[in-house]
Amino acid sequence: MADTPVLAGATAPALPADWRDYFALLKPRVMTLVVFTGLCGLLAAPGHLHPVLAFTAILCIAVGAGAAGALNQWYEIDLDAAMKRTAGRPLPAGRMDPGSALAFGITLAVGSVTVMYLAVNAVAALLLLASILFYVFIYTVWLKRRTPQNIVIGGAAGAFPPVIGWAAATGDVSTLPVLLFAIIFLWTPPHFWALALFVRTDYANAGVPMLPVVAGATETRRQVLLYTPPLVAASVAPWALGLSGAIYGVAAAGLGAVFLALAFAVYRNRATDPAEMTPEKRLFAFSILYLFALFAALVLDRWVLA
Ligand code: HEM
Ligand SMILES: CC(C)=CCC/C(C)=C/CC/C(C)=C/COP(=O)(O)OP(=O)(O)O
Repeated sequence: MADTPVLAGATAPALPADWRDYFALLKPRVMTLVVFTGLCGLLAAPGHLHPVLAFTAILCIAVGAGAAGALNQWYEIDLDAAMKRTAGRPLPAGRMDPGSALAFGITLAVGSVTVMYLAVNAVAALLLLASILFYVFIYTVWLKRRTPQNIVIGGAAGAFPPVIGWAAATGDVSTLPVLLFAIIFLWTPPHFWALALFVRTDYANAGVPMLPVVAGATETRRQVLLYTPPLVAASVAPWALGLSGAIYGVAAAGLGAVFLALAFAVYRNRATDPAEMTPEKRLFAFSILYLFALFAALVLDRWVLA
């Protein structure tokens, strides 16, 4: 314990951390949607995967994504300590020593990819490995502290899960999973920038060059709106290309219309005080519902109309 760094602002008493801290390291709330989109990718795929293998594949996605979250937090103790939203996490709060978090993240990453390879298939394992590496190295280590485009490029990591789910079921990747990737890829900027607008001071304090910090609120609101039509187009594309049916098509069009309306309200908002950023808060909350509902519709469509 002697070499355990004592972090500034630490209020919690002693190490070692308990299981709740290890669980928090997996970013479980964000990962629910990652796992859900992975599951939908798997369920939307043609053919049939044995339920035990399907469960294993989803577990590997959950654990791999959690591992990436743990490694992200190990690397970002300084940033997390500087932001109100994240200062209470196990590492910046001093409840866990960084070495344990690193070992935990690496073990889960290696474990999840290995099990995916041995139990499911090599394509799914490779994609899982690529997404973990992408999130940790491309997003966290390389881009996050350098450019406001960090979440556009780095955010691609979060678009992999439905492709991994699909690959787990089929052993390959075709047009529909590529469209699912595109949907999440185009969804990430409005999802995150809506939030970043009302937690801007947190990022500014930590010196992270998120778009509202670097380019200001007006430009960020414009960018949020700009990403929305391509997002809606990508969302409707599976139906337009005949890769999914009417249930999905109607859901995609309806959800897209609401997303557009909310993004437009964000674009028109001129407030600088987070207390007046209701449109941004609404869009952020709806973004999560949007993805849940869209992917649920895809599966419903495939199973109801099958
Ligand atoms: C680089 C891309 C992304 C960034 C920077 C980002 C950032 C954030 C942040 C800062 C929050 C606030 C709350 C928290 O930390 O728990 C959040 C919430 C959330 N994000 Fe993202 N996000 C990204 C991509 C994604 C992706 C790809 C998904 C899933 C497909 C996702 C799902 C969620 C969910 C479900 C929440 C709500 C969690 C809760 O209920 O607290 N995010 N995101
Ligand atoms: C299968 C696999 C590896 C999937 C990866 C999933 C993934 C990349 C999700 C991205 C969502 C996420 C946790 C963003 C947080 O960004 P941040 O780390 O900047 O947020 P913070 O400020 O809360 O730390």
